[in-house]
Amino acid sequence: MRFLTSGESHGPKLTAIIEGFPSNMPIDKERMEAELIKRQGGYGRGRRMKIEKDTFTFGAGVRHGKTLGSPIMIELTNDDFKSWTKIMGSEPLTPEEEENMKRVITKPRPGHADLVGGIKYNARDLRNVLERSSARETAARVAVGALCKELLHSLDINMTSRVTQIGEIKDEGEYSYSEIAEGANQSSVRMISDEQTKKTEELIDTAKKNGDTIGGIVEVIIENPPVGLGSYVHYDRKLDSKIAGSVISINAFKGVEFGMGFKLAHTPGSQVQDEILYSSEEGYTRRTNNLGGFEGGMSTGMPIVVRAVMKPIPTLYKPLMSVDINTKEPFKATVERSDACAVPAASIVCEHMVAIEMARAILDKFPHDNFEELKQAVEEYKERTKNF
Ligand SMILES: Cc1cc2nc3c(=O)[nH]c(=O)nc-3n(C[C@H](O)[C@H](O)[C@H](O)COP(=O)(O)O)c2cc1C
Ligand SMILES: C=C(O[C@@H]1CC(C(=O)O)=C[C@@H](OP(=O)(O)O)[C@H]1O)C(=O)O
Repeated sequence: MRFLTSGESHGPKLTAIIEGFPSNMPIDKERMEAELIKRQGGYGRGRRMKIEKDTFTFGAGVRHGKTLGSPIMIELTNDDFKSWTKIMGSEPLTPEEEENMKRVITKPRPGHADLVGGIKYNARDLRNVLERSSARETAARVAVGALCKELLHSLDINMTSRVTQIGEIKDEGEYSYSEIAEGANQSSVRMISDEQTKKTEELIDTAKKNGDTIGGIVEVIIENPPVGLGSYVHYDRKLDSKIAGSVISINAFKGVEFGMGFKLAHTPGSQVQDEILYSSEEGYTRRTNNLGGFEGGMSTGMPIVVRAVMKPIPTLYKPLMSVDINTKEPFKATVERSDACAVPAASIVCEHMVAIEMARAILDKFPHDNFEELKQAVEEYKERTKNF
């Protein structure tokens, strides 16, 4: 399975083309759109999310609620484009229009892609860079991920996500899968307890008042993955590494860990390795899940637990110092309308990037011209691995 996205943040549309899905797979479009709405939410988002309504249309590949096996095209409209038709239109500008363009960006924001992108693509209006480097594009990726979640759902593999830390505020509680799935979805910051939600909202308010921004940590959990996805036989077939790469591809994500993650550095092996159990009903399981569902780059069959850190948003309403690329003089960086904290939204993006890698691993492993064939192959494999 492969996919491409296209679209600028304030351009007319975002699109994705996905190739390699089986035919006859049922799709619940409303459930997919609910994921996109979740990505728009979360405390700390800026005004843009009030303008957009992230519904989408299937332009190809789906008929009567089922996939055809042909490339699937998903299209989202940027409602904000109405206010940007001159600035973001595809028609050339007249010399006067060019002269009067008030919104040429020449003061790159530290931490965003503006300066390096400008140098690399020879873009003297840094808008040409920020439009595509904007995380608006993650809406298209969540749409692709939601399609992948439809596939996983049909194979009885479920996943959820939450925020475990924003700024200094951490949620270190022990929760069941369903508590996380419900709790995170009810909270404005996708953390579990009411008390933490309130404290976190205050923290975000304070950052916003100070013209500052905050990052945090998100967690993704997959229940019931088949054992043996990915492979140890070659470095580029390890599924944990593919997931890590996909997570780090999300705008502003800077670190990723599995299971106990960085705590592994100071925990002795006897308290790390997950002891092996067997029962005829469940097959092979583990007493613990410290390694987050991976051994040798392959899924162990235990829940997959991925955590990742998002840096604070680069655009600051109290901007840091930068340099004007025309005059080379020091200047405060450009201020674009911006989020103060997007960690809750990013937890949804992270969940969907992991869904994409999971779906890809399943489609790599099992025959999948049509959904019936795929489902049967997965069920037979699960039965075989249980009795190994
Ligand atoms: C959901 C989400 C929303 C974001 N919103 C903003 C924003 O409003 N303003 C901003 O400057 N950066 C925002 N970012 C982060 C930038 O897109 C990101 O820092 C930038 O593309 C540079 O990439 P890098 O941080 O990975 O180096 C957001 C990221 C995500 C995942
Ligand atoms: C549009 C989205 O996020 C945007 C990501 C973003 C950035 O620089 O990454 C900057 C902001 O864009 P704007 O200036 O249009 O408000 C965010 O709103 C979105 O998540 O759909």
